[in-house]
Amino acid sequence: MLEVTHLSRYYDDFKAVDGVSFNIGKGEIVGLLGHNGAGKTTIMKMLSGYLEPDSGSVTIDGTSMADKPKILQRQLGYLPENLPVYGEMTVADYLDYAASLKGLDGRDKVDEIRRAIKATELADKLHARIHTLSRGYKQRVGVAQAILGRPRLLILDEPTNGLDPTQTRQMRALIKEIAREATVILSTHIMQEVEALCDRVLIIHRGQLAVDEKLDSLRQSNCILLETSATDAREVLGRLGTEEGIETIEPQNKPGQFRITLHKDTNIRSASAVIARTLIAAGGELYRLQPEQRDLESLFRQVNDNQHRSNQPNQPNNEKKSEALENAA
Ligand SMILES: Nc1ncnc2c1ncn2[C@@H]1O[C@H](COP(=O)(O)OP(=O)(O)OP(=O)(O)O)[C@@H](O)[C@H]1O
Repeated sequence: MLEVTHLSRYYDDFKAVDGVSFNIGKGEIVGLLGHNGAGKTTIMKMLSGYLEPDSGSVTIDGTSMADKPKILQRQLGYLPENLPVYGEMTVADYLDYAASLKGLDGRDKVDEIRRAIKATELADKLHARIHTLSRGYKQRVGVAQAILGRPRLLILDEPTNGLDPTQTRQMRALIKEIAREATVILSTHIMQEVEALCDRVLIIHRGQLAVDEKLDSLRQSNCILLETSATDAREVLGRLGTEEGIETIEPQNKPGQFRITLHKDTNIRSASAVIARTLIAAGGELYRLQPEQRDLESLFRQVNDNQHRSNQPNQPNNEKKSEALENAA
């Protein structure tokens, strides 16, 4: 449904988004995760047609944003990071205005406004001026305008930004509800947000796409971490042959530490037993042999550790950057 190809954007000579490509299928909830300044908002603005890319394309159901921005913008819902809501307007007037911008009128407009008010539980605040609302209610007004017209694609930039824990819980429940009918892409720098809401995560790192992974497969690791006195473990285990399911054995930071990647169909317990037997038979001692813990937090940390390393002196920056991305992927 959403196809993003080699998207790049500069601010003056600073490349804020650098060759980002991904596809999102109908009905998915995808989280765009990254530190402050990673490029998430810039990507969201380009997805919603409010900022033109310097290169690359955004296509929704086969229609290009560059060719038909007005038509596509009417079909999508967008909650910008700082919603430019008009403080002096009442909630009702603002939603009426937002519905007109989406091309709604007559009975459809009334029905849609009613639906959005119900979904966001704004009925009590209809006649309140927007500047008098709490942060959470303002955010609800933003979501209400985004879902007017039943968009097929919802783009939510930091939807729980500034909300207290109760409001955050309510907003997440609302997003889940909305996602029954629409494809959702949301940006956040909060990992729990992605874990609570999303099917898939895209990690943005310095404007580049570092990770694109389904949360289900993220939780299923096929790697083993090994620590042994046998510093030649790579050679010893390398003799086992492919039938044991070992694909790669990569040395880690310290001598005797290795990361072993297994074939995806290999049973991790049987492979661990074979590895232990083989190393002990070769005279090595085992200090650690455990499945790698793979969760969003460790993956995100890995991306950042690599970023930190790539900032150290004495290595060409580009070389380190691509290494960071490879390791993180
Ligand atoms: N209008 C602008 N002019 C110049 N630089 C900009 C502009 N907007 C964003 N940037 C820079 O581009 C980079 C990416 O910004 P962006 O807002 O897309 O990041 P982000 O991941 O959304 O960050 P945050 O989580 O803090 O909102 C940052 O370094 C930012 O300072």
